[in-house]
Amino acid sequence: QLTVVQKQTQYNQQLLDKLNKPHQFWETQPMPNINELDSLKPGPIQEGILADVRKDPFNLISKFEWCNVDLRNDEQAQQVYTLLKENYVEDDDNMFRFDYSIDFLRWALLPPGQHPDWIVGVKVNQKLVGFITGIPVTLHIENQQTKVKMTEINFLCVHKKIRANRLAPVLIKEITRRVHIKNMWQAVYTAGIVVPTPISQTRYYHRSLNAKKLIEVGFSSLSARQTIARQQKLYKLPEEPKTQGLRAMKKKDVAQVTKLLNEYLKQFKLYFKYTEDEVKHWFLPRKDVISTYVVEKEQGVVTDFLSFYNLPSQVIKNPKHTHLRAAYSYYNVATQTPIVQLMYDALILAKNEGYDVFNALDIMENEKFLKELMFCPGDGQLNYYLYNWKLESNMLKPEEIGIVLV
Ligand SMILES: CNCCCN(C)c1ncc(F)c(N2CC(C(=O)NCc3cnc4ccccn34)C2)n1
Repeated sequence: QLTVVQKQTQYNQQLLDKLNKPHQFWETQPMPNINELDSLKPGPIQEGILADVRKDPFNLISKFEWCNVDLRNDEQAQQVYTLLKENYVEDDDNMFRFDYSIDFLRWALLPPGQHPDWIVGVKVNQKLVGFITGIPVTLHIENQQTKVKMTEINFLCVHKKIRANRLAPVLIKEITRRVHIKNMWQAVYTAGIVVPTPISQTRYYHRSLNAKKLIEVGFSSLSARQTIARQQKLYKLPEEPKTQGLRAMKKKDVAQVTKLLNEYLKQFKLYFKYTEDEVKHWFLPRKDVISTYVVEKEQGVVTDFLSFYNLPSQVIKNPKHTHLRAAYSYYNVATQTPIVQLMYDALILAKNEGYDVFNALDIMENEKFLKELMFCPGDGQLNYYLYNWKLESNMLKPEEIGIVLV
């Protein structure tokens, strides 16, 4: 347990670090900085040389140890769950913190082709205090021809009690080494904060499903002329979806959903190409993790689908509620059904599954339904990053982004 004085000293040190070298770590990384944006040519910023990659893990301060976390093991998965539940991303006012479930983490981090040494933990006396993950992806960048095998980085987390030990940069360097050693030299990741140098800055939008609860937990607030009853009436939804043939996705839909999705994503400047195995993994419904609904017209033809994932937030101090139930828009492909109608049905389905709010970024075609379906812009910005890659265009517009990171 740190004493008050130690905590104060640690905090002062953190402030000093930020003041005199704000991006000390990121300036050392192959990311375009402001004045290189016009001189660097598109493509890899640094050529990777396999022979130069360190074969042994980066050094850790004494008593800290590296470990590969096996999420299939219940005890290890429980340790990851608890570390994130208590120490992962919070909103700026520290009112909410993500509460990713174990089933969700297994979905997000055990896709086909996963590498066991890309689920990286740091332990002190057998207790998990640091975490960072990678999954293998093939990212299509800015046109059909350019596709790059790389890693999607996520879940960087350091226990609150040991921050300012500069552990985060070591976690990043170690997972980078473990990616390099497999002869991969790029990464894609997102963050709510801005560090050098975003390739796109997207924004969260929220659609109220349970107005009363959102006000009670402090997610929404009432202006002078608004009342809870008025808000409930404003956001009221029909009991049942409108679209004929809308039903939960099943295994037999995998082939059609794969074709629909791969065709649809080609219009964007950043997108993944999915095998049927990957569609099985990412889209077949999993209770309290991922919901996918298809529109089946006559003769079993699937023409559209919608999907959203379950990411609850712990409400940190509230007398009445412990959690905010949030559904996040995942991938939605509308080829026959108007996208506004398809997403209106998504709201109805999410409401019926018990969600309080439906979140969506302003990426892909989402702008087409956000206003009409009464989404409100949130305070959360999500920045997209590409590691060791210079784009042709310095920045991408949100509607050019075709990837969702959970
Ligand atoms: C790859 N990983 C990115 C996903 C992590 N995601 C979901 C995320 N990253 C940064 C954000 F800004 C954010 N926001 C959702 C919006 C929102 O709901 N804001 C209020 C709120 C409720 N609960 C929380 C928990 C943490 C932060 C804000 N929270 C803002 N979401």
